Amino acid sequence: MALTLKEEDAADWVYRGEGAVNLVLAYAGSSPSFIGKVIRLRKAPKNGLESNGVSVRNSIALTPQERILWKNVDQLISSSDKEIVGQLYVEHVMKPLLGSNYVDVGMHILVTREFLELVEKNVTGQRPLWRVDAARVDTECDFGLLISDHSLFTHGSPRPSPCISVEIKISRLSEYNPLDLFSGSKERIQKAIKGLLITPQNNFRVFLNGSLILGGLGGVAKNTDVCIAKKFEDELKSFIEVDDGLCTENLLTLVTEALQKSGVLDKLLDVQKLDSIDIEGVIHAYYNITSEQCMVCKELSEEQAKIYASLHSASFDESLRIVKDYLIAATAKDCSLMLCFRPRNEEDSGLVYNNIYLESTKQAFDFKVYFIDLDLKRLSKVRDYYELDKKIVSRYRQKIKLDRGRNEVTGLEACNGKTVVSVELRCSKCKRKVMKLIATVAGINSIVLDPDKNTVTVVGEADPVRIIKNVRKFRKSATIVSFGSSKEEKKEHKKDVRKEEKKKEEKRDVMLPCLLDPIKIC
Ligand SMILES: O=P(O)(O)O[C@@H]1[C@@H](OP(=O)(O)O)[C@H](OP(=O)(O)O)[C@H](O)[C@H](OP(=O)(O)O)[C@H]1OP(=O)(O)O
Ligand SMILES: Nc1ncnc2c1ncn2[C@@H]1O[C@H](COP(=O)(O)OP(=O)(O)OP(=O)(O)O)[C@@H](O)[C@H]1O
Repeated sequence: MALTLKEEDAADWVYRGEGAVNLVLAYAGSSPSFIGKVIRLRKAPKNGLESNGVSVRNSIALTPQERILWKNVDQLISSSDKEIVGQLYVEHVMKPLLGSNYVDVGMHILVTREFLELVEKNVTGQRPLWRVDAARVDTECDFGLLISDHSLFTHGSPRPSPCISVEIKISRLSEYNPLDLFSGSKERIQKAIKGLLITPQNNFRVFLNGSLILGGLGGVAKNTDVCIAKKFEDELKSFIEVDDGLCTENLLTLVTEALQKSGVLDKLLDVQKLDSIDIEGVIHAYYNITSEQCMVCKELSEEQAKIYASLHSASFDESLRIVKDYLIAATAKDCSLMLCFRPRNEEDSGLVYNNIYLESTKQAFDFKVYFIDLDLKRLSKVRDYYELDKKIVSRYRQKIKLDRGRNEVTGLEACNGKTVVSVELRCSKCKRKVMKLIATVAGINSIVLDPDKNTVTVVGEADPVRIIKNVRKFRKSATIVSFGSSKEEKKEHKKDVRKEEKKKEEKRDVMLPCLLDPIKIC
C-alpha cells in the first residue's frame, strides 16, 4: 500500500455508483497511476443498527468462528488482522471457482480521513437519497480498493477507446426470468436481456465511455418507457452503425453473443448451485459449528425437530462444508457481470480480447467480461438469511390462508407449497416405494423424484411432517432438505417483505443531500 490519496486528490474522483456496502468512485484526473481505475470505499451504516456500533460485515478480520469455517483456505486464515480478508477471499476462493480471466482482485491503497470526508461531501448530491440516509463513507477506514474500471477499455492509456459496457446483476426483482438468462439458448438469453432493459431496477446499467446512459446510478431505475428508450437508442448511434431504431436490438445481440461465447453464466451457475441445502437446513449446520443451542429447533415441537436431527448429527467438518458452500453460493448470487465492448480496429486487434462480428452492421467488436462485487458473505449473515426466509414463509402462509378463504368461495385450487426430501433412491423399486408412500399423504399436487441428487420434490399443501414420516417408514435416514414455498414463489414474497421494510425506512427522517447538517422534514 505505497500510494496514499490525500485531501487534494479528492476532486479527481467522481461518483460511479454504490451498493449496500461500498461507494465506488471513478478517476477523472491525469495521473497515470489512476487512469482507468475506480476506487471502492467502505461505507458505515448511519442507523447504528449493527451490534456495539461495529458492523460485522464491514470489519476486516475474520472472527474466530470464521477462521474455523475457512480453515482449508490457508491464505485466508493466515492473514494478519491488517491484511484485508475480503480481497483474499476474492483471490483464493472466488477466482479459482469463476476463472482468473474474469475476476479482478484489485489492490488496496491508503486514504486519509480528509480525502474520505471531502469525496463524501463532493458526491452526496449524486447519491440516491435513500442511500445517503442509510450509510455514509466509513471515515474510520484508512484504505480503499483500487480496481480497474471495467466499464472502460483503457489499459493505462490516457485516451480510452470508445466503448459501451453493460452491467447485469443477477436478481429476480426485474421483470425477466433468470432461467432464460442461464438457459444457454440465444433466443432465451436475448429475451432475458430485453426484460432487464425494460425493467432495469438495480440490475441493469449501460455506460457509454464510462457515463451512465441507462439504469439507475447507485440505485434503482424506473422502467424504460418510450422516451427513455428513444434517448437510449440515440445514444447508441455513436457506437453502433445501423439504421435508426435498430441500435438497441443490435446491442442486445452483442450482449447475448458475449454471454454465450464467454461461458461466464455457466461458470456462475455452477457456483450458485453449491448451496445444495436450503437455508432451512443450513441454519442447523450453522448452530453445529457455533456450538450454540439450535434456536430453530428450540422453537419447534419435538416431532418437527426430529426432521432436522440428521443435520445436527452431521460431523463438524460436514457442517462446515454445508455453511461454507452456502455462503460461497450467496456471493455468486449477489455479484454483477460487467461486459464491455469496443469497435475493433487494426492497431489494437491483438489476440488479447474475444471478438464478435455483427453481421447486420458489418462491425467487429472486442469484448471483455468481469465479475464485480464478489464480496465475502459473513458467517453472521446465515442468521439474517434465516430470519428473512422465516418472514417470507410466514407471508406465504398468510397468502395461502387468504387464498383458501377465497377458494372456498370460488372453488379454485389453493396455492402450492414445496417440500424437498433427501432420500437414497437406489433402484426403480426404491422409487416406486417412495412414490407410493408419499402419494398417500393428503394435499399433494405433484411428486418429482431425482435419483441423481437422491431427492424427492413434493408440491402441494401436504404437511411436511407427514411426508417425512411416511418416507422414513421405508428409509430411516431420509431428511427434509427444505419446505415452504418454492424458491420462485419465495422470491416473489421476498419482494413484498422488502417493499414493507422499505416503506418503514421511508417513514424515517429524510436527509437532504448537499447539506452537511441533516434537516429533518416532518
Ligand atoms: O438480500 P437481498 O437478496 O435483498 O440482496 C441484497 C442486495 O439487494 P437486492 O436484492 O439486490 O436489491 C443488496 O444490493 P443493493 O444494496 O440493493 O445494491 C446487497 O447486494 C446485499 O449484499 P451485501 O449486504 O452487500 O452483502 C444483498 O444481500 P445478500 O445477498 O447478502 O442477501
Ligand atoms: N471495477 C468496477 N468497474 C466499473 N464499475 C464498477 C466497478 N466496481 C463497481 N462498479 C460500479 O459501482 C457499483 C457499486 O459497486 P459494488 O456492487 O461493488 O458495491 P457493493 O456495495 O459492494 O454492492 P452490494 O450492495 O451489491 O454488495 C456497481 O454496481 C458498478 O456500477
